[in-house]
Amino acid sequence: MARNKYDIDETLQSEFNFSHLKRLGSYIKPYRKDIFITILLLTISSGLGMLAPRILMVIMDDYIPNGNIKAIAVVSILLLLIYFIVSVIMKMKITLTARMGQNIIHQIRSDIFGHLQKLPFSYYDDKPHGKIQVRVVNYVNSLSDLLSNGIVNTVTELFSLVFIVAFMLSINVRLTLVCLTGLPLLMAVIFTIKKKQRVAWQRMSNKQSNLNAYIAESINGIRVTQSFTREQENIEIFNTLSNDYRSAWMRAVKLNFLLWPAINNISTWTMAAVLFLGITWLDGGLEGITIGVLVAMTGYIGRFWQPITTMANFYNSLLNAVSYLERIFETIDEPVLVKDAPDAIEMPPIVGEVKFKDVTFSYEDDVPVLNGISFTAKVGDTIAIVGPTGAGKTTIINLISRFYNLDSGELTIDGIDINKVKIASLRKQMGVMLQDSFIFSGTIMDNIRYGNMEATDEQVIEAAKTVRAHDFIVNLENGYETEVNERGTRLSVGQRQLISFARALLADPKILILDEATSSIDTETEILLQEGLSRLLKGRTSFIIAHRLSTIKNSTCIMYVDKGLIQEMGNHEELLAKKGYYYELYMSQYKFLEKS
Ligand SMILES: Nc1ncnc2c1ncn2[C@@H]1O[C@H](COP(=O)(O)OP(=O)(O)OP(=O)(O)O)[C@@H](O)[C@H]1O
Repeated sequence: MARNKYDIDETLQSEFNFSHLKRLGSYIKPYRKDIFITILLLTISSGLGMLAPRILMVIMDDYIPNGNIKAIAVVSILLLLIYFIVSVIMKMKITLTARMGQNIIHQIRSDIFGHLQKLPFSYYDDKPHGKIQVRVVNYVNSLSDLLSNGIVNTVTELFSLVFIVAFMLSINVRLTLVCLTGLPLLMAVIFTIKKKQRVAWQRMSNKQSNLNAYIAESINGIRVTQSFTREQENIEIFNTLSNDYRSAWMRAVKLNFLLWPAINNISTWTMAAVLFLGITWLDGGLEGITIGVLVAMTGYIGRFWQPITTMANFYNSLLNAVSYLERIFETIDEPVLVKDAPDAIEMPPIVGEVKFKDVTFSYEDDVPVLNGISFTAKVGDTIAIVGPTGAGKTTIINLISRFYNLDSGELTIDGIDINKVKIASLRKQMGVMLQDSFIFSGTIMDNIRYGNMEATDEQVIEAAKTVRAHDFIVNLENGYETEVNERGTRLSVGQRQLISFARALLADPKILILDEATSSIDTETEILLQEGLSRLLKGRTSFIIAHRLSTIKNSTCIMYVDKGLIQEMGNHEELLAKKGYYYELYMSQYKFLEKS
């Protein structure tokens, strides 16, 4: 997938894609009983409503001229009853359709979110997170009206239209035909603006997505923005994107609103034509044309255009929905590139031997990042990975958890190819501490327990004590019950890392991965942590990426990685004696520390 950015529109699909609507139909299918009941109720209500002009015709042509007061009273009560039944049905319809619409939306949203949970890192590498979020929240919401009211109203209005035309035909065929001449005109208008409307809705959804992506990016980067006083530039970028969205929205809405004037005009012309011809024919004494017929016909013509307007609205919502559905289904269909093989087995309890055999890997085609990595970490080994920035250190450890697929080569744990085991069974047995120790919103206790949901409070506290996190936690206002916000901004970076240490310890993994995990801990904390860390590492195979070499001096093996290859390998003393890359690195840090 091509990498996307907040100011790059996602590609527009050129053709109206019916398959999306068909697929939406599969979400609607379970509610067909509700839809049927609602449509039936609405059809009854609309049929009852249709009787009014007809009753009026009888009153005008028969009861009033004959002074039949009793009949007028009976019919008036009948009308009242009809309107009461109609209002009860309307209330039932609102409840049924709202429930159905929200249920469908919930289902689509949960499918899209469920799928997002399975998508590999590579998907998130290529897409601004705001553009993903807008799909789950806004796009799905935008289907709400279509699902709750659109479908039911349109089908009902279609029935109404049939009723209306039937009533009109029963009153006067000629005048009905005059009224129907407006329809081809309307079709011509719809056909002319159809494509423009669809493209306009698609563009609008793209601009909305761009704006969302930028908002998410700006919020995430607000600290950097304020540090570099880039607020004004950000506001300008935001205004440009917001303006694009506004213009796209205005264009879509303008095209949308073209239909109403068209319908209004056509309905006025047909009404004028019916009245003109009707009065002319009445004057000429044409059989079947009376004042009552003209009054009833004008009543029906007024109603005739109502369902047409509803259907035109539905059509607009449909075009709008298709532009959203495209994105929603694209996400649900996004291939899960890192997934279990069909015959994948459960990873047996890990002992801890990790073997890379000539592993090559690239994030992007033709840009190799690892060029043939081979090494073996024996059970309980602590392997430190060092090297210049961008050398491929994080990539190596990401492959152990199978966050990406290898291009070639083999990676085995306890002799089992990791491609052949279920990913969840593999990751469950690993402890990973990434560069940014992620803190979730909730209490400190919850955050540590994330490593093992079954752990008791005592076990959580024990883990925190082991990694020396306990002292700072008990000093917080509510101790372990202190609420922290998402990303843990109220904690220092070092404190966040200590929490993630405790979390990893609680998970009790056989393989432990620490990416830069100790880089932000001050010297005092680091000394405290060394003891905890050595307990954490005991009996586990560990991989540590640390720029601060003091942390890894005691590792079983240190690998110096550069240009996607292991350039040197050995323990601290061996590598120093070799006077190669590691020696240079160590000496430069040592000199730097001496100077400072
Ligand atoms: N998601 C990604 N998509 C494309 N390229 C990537 C991605 N992540 C890393 N790279 C590239 O792969 C190379 C290795 O990156 P990696 O993160 O493994 O380096 P590193 O040795 O861990 O660096 P550092 O010490 O700075 O963390 C770099 O050139 C980097 O630009």
